[in-house]
Parts: sequence; C-alpha cells; structure tokens
Amino acid sequence: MALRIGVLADDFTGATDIAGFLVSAGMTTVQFTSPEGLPEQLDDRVDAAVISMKTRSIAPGDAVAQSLQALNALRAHGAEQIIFKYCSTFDSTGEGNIGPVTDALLDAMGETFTVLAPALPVNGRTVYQGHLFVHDQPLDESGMRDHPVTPMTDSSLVRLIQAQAQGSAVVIPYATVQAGPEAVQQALQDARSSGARYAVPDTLDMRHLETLGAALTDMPLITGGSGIGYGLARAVTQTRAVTQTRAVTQTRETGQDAGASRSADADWTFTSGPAVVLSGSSSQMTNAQVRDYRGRAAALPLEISSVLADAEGYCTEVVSWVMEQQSADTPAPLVYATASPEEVRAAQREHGAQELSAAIEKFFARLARALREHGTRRFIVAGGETSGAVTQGLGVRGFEVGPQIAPGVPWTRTLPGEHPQPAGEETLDLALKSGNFGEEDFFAAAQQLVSQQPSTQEGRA
Ligand SMILES: Nc1ncnc2c1ncn2[C@@H]1O[C@H](COP(=O)(O)OP(=O)(O)OP(=O)(O)O)[C@@H](O)[C@H]1O
Ligand SMILES: O=C(O)[C@@H](O)C(=O)CO
Repeated sequence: MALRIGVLADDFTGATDIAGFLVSAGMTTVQFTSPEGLPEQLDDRVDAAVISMKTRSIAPGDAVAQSLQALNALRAHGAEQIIFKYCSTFDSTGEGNIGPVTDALLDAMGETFTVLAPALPVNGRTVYQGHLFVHDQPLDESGMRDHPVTPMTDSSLVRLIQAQAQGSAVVIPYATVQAGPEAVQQALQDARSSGARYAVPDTLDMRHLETLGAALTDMPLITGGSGIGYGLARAVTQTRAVTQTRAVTQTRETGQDAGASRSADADWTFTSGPAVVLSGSSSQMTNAQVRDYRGRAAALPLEISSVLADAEGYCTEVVSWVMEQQSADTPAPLVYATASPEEVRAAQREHGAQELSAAIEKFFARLARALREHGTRRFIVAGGETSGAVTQGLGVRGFEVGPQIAPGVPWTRTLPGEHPQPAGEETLDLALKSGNFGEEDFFAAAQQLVSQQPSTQEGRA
C-alpha cells in the first residue's frame, strides 16, 4: 500500500516533532535518519514515513541535493502527499535553505504552487497578517534574533521567502481561515491564478490547523512545521477513523515490524540503564532549562578551548566525569555548551561561527558514541543540530515514536540491532528536544516520565 504522507525534515528534532504529531493524530508513522534507511518494503499499515536530515544550515546546493534524494525515496513508496518540514520559527539564512529546497521540490514534482505553514500554536508559534510570532513577540524580537546559526531578523514570511526563493507569496488572511476549508480552498485557487507561488495562511490556534489540513488534502507538496502535519493527518484520519483504530492496534501487537511507531503510551516500555543529558542549544528556553536542571543534578559546562584544542583527550575526561555521576538514585548528569547570547557572540568572534558550531557538534557526537560504548542507554539531547550530530554519531537508522514529554518532544526508541552493542540487541532511548520547546523543568520531566513506566534491559554490566 502507498504511503499517505511522506515527510522530509530539515533537522532531527523537527523530524521527531512532526512524527510525534502525526502519531497523535492517529497515523502509524515510521522515522528514518536518512533516505537510505528506508527499507524497500514498508509494512502495509504504515501511513506516514519521516526522513530526518541535517540540511537546515548547510550549503543550499547540498540541502537541495539531499532533499531531492529524500523526495525520491518517499515517492518510491508512493507517498501521496509530501511535507517539507522546517522549523516553526522558519530558521534559515538569507540564502536559504527553505526557499531553494521548496523550489527544487516543486520543480521535481511538476508543481508550481505550495503553502508555507510554520505555525504551531500549542507552542506559541502563530501567524497573523503573514507575520510569524513566538508567543507575544514578533519573530525578529524573540530570542531567535540571537540564534548562533540562523538569526531571524524579520518576521514577515512573505519577505523572508521572497528573499530566498523564485516566486511571489500572498497571505491567506485570518478571516478566510476562520471561515473554513472551502473559503481557504477558494483563496488558494485565487492565489494560484494570480501567479503567486507560495501562500502564507494566518494561523492563530490549533483549530485553524485542522481547517488548513482539511483544505490541503489534495495539495501534492505542503511546507511548514509539525502543526500543519498534525492538521493534515487529522483531516485524513478523521475520514477513516474505524480502519485506523484497527491498524494501530495491529501495530502495537506486532511491535517492532518495519519500525512502526506506537500511537499510545500505555504499553510503551523504556530501555533501562544509565542516562545523560547533552545540551548544545543556546536558545532562551534551553538556557532556562539548563539553569533549572543545574539546581537538580550534576552539571558540567564544556570548556570550548579544550573542545577545540584536544577533542579526543577532553572527551575521555568528560566520559569519566559522566560515568562517576551516573547512579540509579540520582538524576542524569548534564553536559552543556549552552551559553548566553553574549557568550556565544564572543566565542564566535574569537573562533568563527561555523567552525565553532561544527567543532561543538562533532564533540557531542563523539561524546555520545563513547558514552554508549560505556553503557549509557538513554540520551536526552537539546538542540536540533546537536541532536542530528548525536543521532548520527550513535549510528541510529530509525526510531519508534513513544510518549510525548512536551508538545513536539516525544521519547523515541531506536530500532533494535542497528548500532552494534557488545551485548547485541539493546535499544537506546532518545529524547530530542528542539531548542525552544518544553517547559523550564523539561530535563527532569523527561526522566520523571521514564520513572512512571516500566523499563526493560539492563545497560551497564
Ligand atoms: N557556547 C557556544 N558558542 C557557540 N556556538 C554554540 C555554543 N553552544 C552550542 N553552539 C552551537 O550552536 C548551534 C545550536 O544549534 P542547535 O540546532 O543544536 O540548537 P537550537 O538551534 O537552539 O535548536 P533548534 O534548531 O532545535 O531550535 C549548534 O551548532 C551548536 O554546536
Ligand atoms: O518546528 C520546530 O520548532 C521544531 O521542530 C524544530 O524544527 C526546531 O529545530
């Protein structure tokens, strides 16, 4: 059977974010960490496949090439609709990559029109008059203006996309979205006829996402955040509620087949064993979360100079420190590069922004791999790029998606037997947190959820 929805996500936390929302809307969803990871045959019961990439801030040409590869893999499985998932805060540079990738996908699919729908109201991301807000602030006045890699200095989605893509954009205003799916479809039709290439729908609450989902069930390419994924999935599953219930039940019974995700939490089992928190995000919320967690657990700030001077030797030191702190009775230790905007700017001036980001990400990947080799089985990671580096460092091919810790952040479990372990078939549990997601106590909340449910497998011998 063909996939109903195929998603290509430009970072790893974004991918688990949308996978979690597709699952919560009733879709049986599989997630893979590369196009090659997709097996030739997917189980018939799978509705949606998500491919996580790390294309948000690489060179536009590379992002386009990798995205087209992911598109081909999803289309080879007959995906009826494609979602290009990017950040709910439209993270991109002046050159892209949202514009170039959207244009390349449109061209490859023989299409000339799509929507840009980053809104995720449950997490405070709304769009009004085509401007993106983060809670009560326009995007360019929010913490995103200080992002280390993709600082956002404009809130107008129309201007942002027109600066990095080939066509013009129009806003579908609030009143139209409020009026329902037919009104939206008419407005899309009008926008297309006027020669626009992108439509930016105002979106103030989760009901608007359901309206948009219902209006977009025939659009071959949709771009945006996990919210529009949720809206679309709801529109699809609501029309086949009975069949879907049966499919999800079967997936639970068969468990690991084809990496099918589970859609409910009651029978989710966590992998037991030592845990660690790795934070490479310097977002406002992650800064608050790190502050909160430092009061609860052992915490080690990374010495950037040691990361740059002797990553291998320093990694060995950090591994020893983590292992000394890990015990069944205490919260997982935290290792963090998280810093204030002023500290980040100063470090970037000294070492170069890209070099520094790459070195820190590489360090986290190395650290995660070494910790896994020494028995760590549960990783809580903050930051999309950081999560990409860690997941790739761990050699993970795909995930099952489990209970949500916070909107957009589910616990996930690696597919078994994918990352050779001394003891064979152990899985790893990963919580990949987008920079600005979760409440201040997120790191503790993630572990609290684990302690409330059953665990399997002992990690360290
Ligand atoms: N102290 C620091 N100084 C400079 N750069 C840093 C520092 N700490 C982390 N970084 C880099 O900043 C980038 C943060 O990006 P990341 O995607 O991990 O977090 P985020 O952008 O907050 O999360 P998300 O993309 O999920 O919103 C990474 O490349 C990381 O290596
Ligand atoms: O959409 C979001 O905000 C997140 O899934 C994300 O992509 C952050 O990296």
